[in-house]
Amino acid sequence: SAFLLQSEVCGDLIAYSTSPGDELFYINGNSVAKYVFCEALQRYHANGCTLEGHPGSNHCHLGLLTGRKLLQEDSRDESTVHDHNNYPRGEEHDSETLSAPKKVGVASAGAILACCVFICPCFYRKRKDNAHAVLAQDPNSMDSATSFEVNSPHEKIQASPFRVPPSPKFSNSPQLSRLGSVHLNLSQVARATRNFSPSLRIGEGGFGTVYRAQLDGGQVVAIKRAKKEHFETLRTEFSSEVELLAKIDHRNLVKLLGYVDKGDERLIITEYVPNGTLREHLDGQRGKILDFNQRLEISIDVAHGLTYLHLYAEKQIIHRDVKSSNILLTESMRAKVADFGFARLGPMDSDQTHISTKVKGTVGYLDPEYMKTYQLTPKSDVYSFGVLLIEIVTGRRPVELKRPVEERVTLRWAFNKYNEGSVAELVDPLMAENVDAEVLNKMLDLAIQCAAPIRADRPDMKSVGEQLWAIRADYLRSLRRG
Ligand SMILES: Nc1ncnc2c1ncn2[C@@H]1O[C@H](COP(=O)(O)OP(=O)(O)OP(=O)(O)O)[C@@H](O)[C@H]1O
Repeated sequence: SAFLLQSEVCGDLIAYSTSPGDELFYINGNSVAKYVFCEALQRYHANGCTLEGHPGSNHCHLGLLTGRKLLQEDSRDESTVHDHNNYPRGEEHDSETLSAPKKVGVASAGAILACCVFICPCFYRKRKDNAHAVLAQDPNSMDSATSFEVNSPHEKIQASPFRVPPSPKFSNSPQLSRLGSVHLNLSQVARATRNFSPSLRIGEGGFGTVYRAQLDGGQVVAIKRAKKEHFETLRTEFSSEVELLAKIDHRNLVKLLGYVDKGDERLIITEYVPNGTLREHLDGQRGKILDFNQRLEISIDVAHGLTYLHLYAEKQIIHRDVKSSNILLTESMRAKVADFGFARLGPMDSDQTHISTKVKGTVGYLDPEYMKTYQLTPKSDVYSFGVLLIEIVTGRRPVELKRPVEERVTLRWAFNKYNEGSVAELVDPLMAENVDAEVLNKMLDLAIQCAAPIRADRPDMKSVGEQLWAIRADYLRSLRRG
């Protein structure tokens, strides 16, 4: 099973992942030798940060308690992370400021690997190097501390499963009841989904199950139905998604059409995007393999969607869960960013550079600086986008533990190949196409800039879109040259 443990007791971030016979160790996102990791554990323990039962103990033979329990925090709680964001939803406080658990968050999933993340006082130091210096000196710094692929909905890092959920104001919010252009009651939903027929089920995520539904007028929509067992925990996600989706309208963002909040049903109705997810296409599950031009266009579409969220939406929105399974494709292979379950409004005041909030997102795509500082900015989406770009070029997931050790963290592998000047070896082998080396270099260069460890070194999304546009023009020119 996979592990994720978090604590704000201390300073730095330590993580490891294991699969049978394979181990990867990290401190603050840097891949480190096992003995360095074990020393960190020892010092962590010596400094009074309790490590009862955390699985790393077994690896280092520290003689600590065994068993997969939660990392215990002594006196502090999650409310020590302050949220400076004046979230404008009145009584709908951000739950992330409210919870006060004794134990801290755990997400477990998947059978292949185990990953734990926690924070250590003795290793706290501010990284002053700029990203490129860091990259040049230590390519391992490209690793994200929790870059581990797991296949369950729980791969998402929840703020804390123990957080106190806010009380959503769906039913009595006049603003919300006017949302969207599709208004359905439960019996209309039941008819449209044939009583949530399994034959209309198109997917399953952390939030719930997604159905394809045909409305009385013939319009086809997607209906997300919250899982009842996760209902309380996921109410925030649900309200966040509805609130934010309602504000946006862009061809590269999945459109909210309506919602239903009745009894114990929470449903979100969105436009139906018929051609599956980008990940499915990269995996070859959807027939024809994407050619390079399609991959470039998809990248540009995603960049445009994110630019809209960051710059042009009524209020700045940070998506926080940019990944290939959240990119939906149309029949003409244009991309739309979906799943705003973790989205947050950006800083409200112009003098604020970030909001402080607990880490959410999906392992493998998470901005290491956000993980370390809890400071969220649009640049966290840029980091995830960098990981996504590498994924689009290589076809590989952010972490592939079944590969040889030097290839497991796709970003690091790509970075090394890029440095060696062997970019051609990075190209997805399923894509039988000789892409111009210069074009590939530019694409990789951009991806690596986006995934710089320090956010100040990442470009903003608008510039990313412009650069991709220029790369596409180069690519088309290279085709004409033959
Ligand atoms: N608007 C939509 N149109 C068509 N298919 C959709 C739509 N929304 C979701 N899906 C399908 O349903 C699946 C589940 O979507 P959902 O957003 O709930 O989860 P996810 O993003 O895959 O996982 P998680 O929410 O845990 O990140 C998607 O992978 C996709 O195949």
